[in-house]
Amino acid sequence: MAAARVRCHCNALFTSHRNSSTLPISPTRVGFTALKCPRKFLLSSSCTRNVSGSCLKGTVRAVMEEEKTGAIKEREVEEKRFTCVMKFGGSSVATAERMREVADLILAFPEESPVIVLSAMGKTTNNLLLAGEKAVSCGVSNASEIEELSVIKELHLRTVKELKIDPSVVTSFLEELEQLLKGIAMMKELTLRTRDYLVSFGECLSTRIFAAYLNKIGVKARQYDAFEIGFITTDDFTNGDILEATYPAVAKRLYDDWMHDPAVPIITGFLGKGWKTGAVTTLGRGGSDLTATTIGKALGLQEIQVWKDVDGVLTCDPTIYKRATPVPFLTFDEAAELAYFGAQVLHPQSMRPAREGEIPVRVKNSYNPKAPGTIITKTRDMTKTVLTSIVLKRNVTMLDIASTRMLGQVGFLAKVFSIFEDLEISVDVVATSEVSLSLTLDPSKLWSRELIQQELDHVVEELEKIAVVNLSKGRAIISLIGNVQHSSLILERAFHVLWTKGINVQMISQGASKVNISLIVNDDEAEGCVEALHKSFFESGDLSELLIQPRLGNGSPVRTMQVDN
Ligand SMILES: Nc1ncnc2c1ncn2[C@@H]1O[C@H](COP(=O)(O)OP(=O)(O)O)[C@@H](O)[C@H]1O
Ligand SMILES: N[C@@H](CC(=O)OP(=O)(O)O)C(=O)O
Repeated sequence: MAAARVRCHCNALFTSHRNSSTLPISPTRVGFTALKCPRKFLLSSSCTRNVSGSCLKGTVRAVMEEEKTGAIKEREVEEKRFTCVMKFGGSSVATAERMREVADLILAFPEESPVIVLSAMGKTTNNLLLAGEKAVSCGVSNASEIEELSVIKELHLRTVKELKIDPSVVTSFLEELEQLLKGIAMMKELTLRTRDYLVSFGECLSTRIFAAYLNKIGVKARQYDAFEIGFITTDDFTNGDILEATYPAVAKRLYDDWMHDPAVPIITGFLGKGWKTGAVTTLGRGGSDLTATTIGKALGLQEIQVWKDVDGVLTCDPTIYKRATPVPFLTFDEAAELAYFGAQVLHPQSMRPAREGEIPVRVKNSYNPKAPGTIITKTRDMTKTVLTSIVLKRNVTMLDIASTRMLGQVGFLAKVFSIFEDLEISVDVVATSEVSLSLTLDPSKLWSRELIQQELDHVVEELEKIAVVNLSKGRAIISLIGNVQHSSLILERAFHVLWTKGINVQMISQGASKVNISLIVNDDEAEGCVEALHKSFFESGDLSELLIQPRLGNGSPVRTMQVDN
């Protein structure tokens, strides 16, 4: 076995006793006998390109010097320079203290070369939105006095002070924010485009503070605004969709910069750039998860980590029922259904890039890093799985639509759905019979505003041209995420629980996803239902003992059915 001397990208010299044929080599993988690359500390004096604090894995170039022959061979070692993306949500970076803890957490994984994605600090996004709304009607002279503006200023100035970093990192942004609010006050309007620009201040501020802090403690870091490095979206302000061009653009920019001057990238979550307008867009509330999974796919990383304030994805929303427990494993399909049907813990679109890139997503707790969290992968053993999680989506509107024509009318469903398409209203849950269908409407077509009464009236007006329509507000969707192969057991349990509580289920739907059964109940009864269902499914013995192998004629479970009101 030939001993080899290896230079890492920062030019520190290492000696390896691995055979050179074992390339690609990274300084953290080979068994060095001379210098060990002390990733968390300053490198030796031979290091010409000093990445103080973080000699990150993934060398761009290694120089092999084969001692056996004396010949010097140079080989390009094309290796990934980043291993994972770590996203920290607003709760994880809410204060200076939390930022310090997050920095410690990142440094506690020296074997990783992370790309960091951050959300806005704490409740900053909500405060920006409130400030914007107040600015519309407060008058220019009062705009500087908006309470939420003061809260935002105070939080960010206090944070830079406590972290002992130069306040100029935030002051120009805070001044610009105040000017923007005055502008909104002058115009007396807040367009969706301006709203996105307004909320972008949150992530722009948090990432600048955190990058400055890392640099201060000796970890070379570089701040990026996502809209400047290739996050290209549709021009749907407040709800932009990531476009394909994003992946190569982001990869190129991050790798190019790394080759030129290695530093930990600190990237704004939630933000993008509209491809036609060139203006700042946002990806919908909680969109930083999507930023993280997009980066994971773009760079082909080994893992995507989303760090939250809970021990992973739980059996239900802990704010609804506190005895929720962590779910150790999930599939992308389960996680996507769970997120789509209202579990705030993950952004509804965030699983798509991870699924496409087949990159595992780990949901962890930044307040309790030792907790194993949830690992989300393409497949998992579902044989013993009955129910994984219960999700509640509130404030749902339900429509019962019955055809005015005879049985078997051709194209009835197509006509109904084309009305929704024309009005750009998304439908959540559907159950059909031959001549009628029931469906629920997404309560927040856009994250910023609810489906307003005028729009609902218009939907009903259009539908009434072909059907009898009954609209009911104040409903909730309870989604039972689990293994639909065991639907009879799930339904038997669920209906028994709800019957015991005297609850009338108004619609049920079992989608093609094979992981979700949705029940529609009255909103004011829904929390009690979740609690009772949780007790029955997760707190009264192991349900898998009751499993029988499903005997389904064609191997597929029942599709949809409806329980009439
Ligand atoms: N099934 C669930 N599992 C875990 N958390 C959930 C679930 N449903 C809702 N939540 C809520 O999601 C929150 C975490 O998501 P979020 O606030 O977006 O985190 P972050 O801002 O840190 O990214 C939790 O504090 C919890 O209240
Ligand atoms: N700050 C944005 C984006 C985001 O992802 O936030 P969080 O990770 O804190 O949910 C929001 O509040 O929607």
